[in-house]
Amino acid sequence: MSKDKYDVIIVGAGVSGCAVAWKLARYNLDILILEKAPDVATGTTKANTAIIHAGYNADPEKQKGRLNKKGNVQIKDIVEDLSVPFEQIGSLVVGMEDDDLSVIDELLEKGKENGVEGLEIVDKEWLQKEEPHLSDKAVRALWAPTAGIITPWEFALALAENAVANGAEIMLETEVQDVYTEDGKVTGVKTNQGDFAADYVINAAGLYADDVARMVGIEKIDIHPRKGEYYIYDHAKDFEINHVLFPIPTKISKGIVCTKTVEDNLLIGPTSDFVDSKEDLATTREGLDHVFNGAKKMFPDLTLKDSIRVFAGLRAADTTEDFVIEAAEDVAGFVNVAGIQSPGLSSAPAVADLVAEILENEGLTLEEKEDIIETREEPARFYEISNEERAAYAEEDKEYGQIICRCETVSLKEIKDAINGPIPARTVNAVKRRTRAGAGRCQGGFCGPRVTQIIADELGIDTTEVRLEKDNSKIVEHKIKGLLGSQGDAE
Ligand SMILES: O=C(CO)COP(=O)(O)O
Repeated sequence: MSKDKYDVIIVGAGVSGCAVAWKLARYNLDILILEKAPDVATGTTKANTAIIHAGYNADPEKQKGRLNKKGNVQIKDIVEDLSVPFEQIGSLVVGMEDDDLSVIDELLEKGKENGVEGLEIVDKEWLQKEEPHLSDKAVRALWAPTAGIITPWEFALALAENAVANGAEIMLETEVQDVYTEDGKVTGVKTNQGDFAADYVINAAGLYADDVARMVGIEKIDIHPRKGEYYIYDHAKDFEINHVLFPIPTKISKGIVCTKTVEDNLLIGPTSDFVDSKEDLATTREGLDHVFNGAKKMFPDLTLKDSIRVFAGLRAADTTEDFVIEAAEDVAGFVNVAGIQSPGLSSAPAVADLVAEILENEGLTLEEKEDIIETREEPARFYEISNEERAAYAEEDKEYGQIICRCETVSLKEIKDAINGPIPARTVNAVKRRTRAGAGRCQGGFCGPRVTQIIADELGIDTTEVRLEKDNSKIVEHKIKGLLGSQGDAE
């Protein structure tokens, strides 16, 4: 049941919007999050390098520089409270024999100015010991022990779930079509699900933040999507990387990164190419070759043998190449959280703090709730526990004993819980993000039809209505007898 009026409406449930909701839900406020996709984290948040950066890359005078280090520090407590997979494995910016090694010293200085702790220049011997597969042309590196890896969509989901636990409302598949103003002040939004009144509107619409800003007449935000292509490897591989490894950065990119993920996959990428369309998520032969060649420079023995998927993400880059987090000058109650590209994931809690500060300056009263829920119950994660632990779960509920995704060992119960969770999974990819069903070597070749059927059964819809992700991404066109199990009658 929606309210007559909200204090704050947040447009967009990527990691920035979810972090703002998480922060604001700690106060006595009526909050509504509006997301046009069927799930949280389906834009830039779901397809990036999944890194919590230390904070030495951006200039101290940029918002990016100021917020990254702060977010990095905050995230360590948040992942504990909200049970988000995170590992502080540290990062290296690696200089090769032919590189301009002075860049490493510049990054060290910038890092110090940004207040990053533990930075150190390491030599070839250190590198060979820590990263045995690394090229012997690697001579010097900047070591940042505070960098880490995270599951980005689970981070966003956990923030949103905690916001909901603390009273925020979220509406998915709800697209903001206009922002209403009266006498130079925000009064609410028009959506495909009706109108909602609010005193404050936060524009965290990612790639579409310029379109939303334009709804109140702001022209200065200009989002140019910049594509990043990636390879991801199976966790069953014979090639281990221990840290996040960056090459010497270029002017607009940190370059081709090689890292492991929290789930122990290997991830290489991204490219950095401006594209025209905000929906262009196609990978290209050229881009993928660039990724692999870049990674090979770092790790000459790397092959594509265990790669299981390629994908692309789009950075929501503003032409200023900085975050644009500010109250609108001419429209009271409208706050932009735009231009959030890397290190947006790392900065998310600091972005949320800044937004709270801006709202307070704009006249919103922030009064802390007395009974804030700080934690999130840890979901069962069969992929990371022992067989003994799995057996104990199955004792408790036999649906834990029914394994649906064999590559990642995901049980029927975990999938049903995801579909019936606090922010319910409605699509095959939403189930994958919450459980890892389909994220393994076969990429859903075996479990995909079963997951589709489970979603249909739980939601009481036909399998032909189940979608992969958003829009009209239906999976099953027609049913033929028996295709998807018991309900697959010919039609
Ligand atoms: O690795 C990245 C972010 O985590 C990519 O960074 P860039 O956007 O600088 O290429």
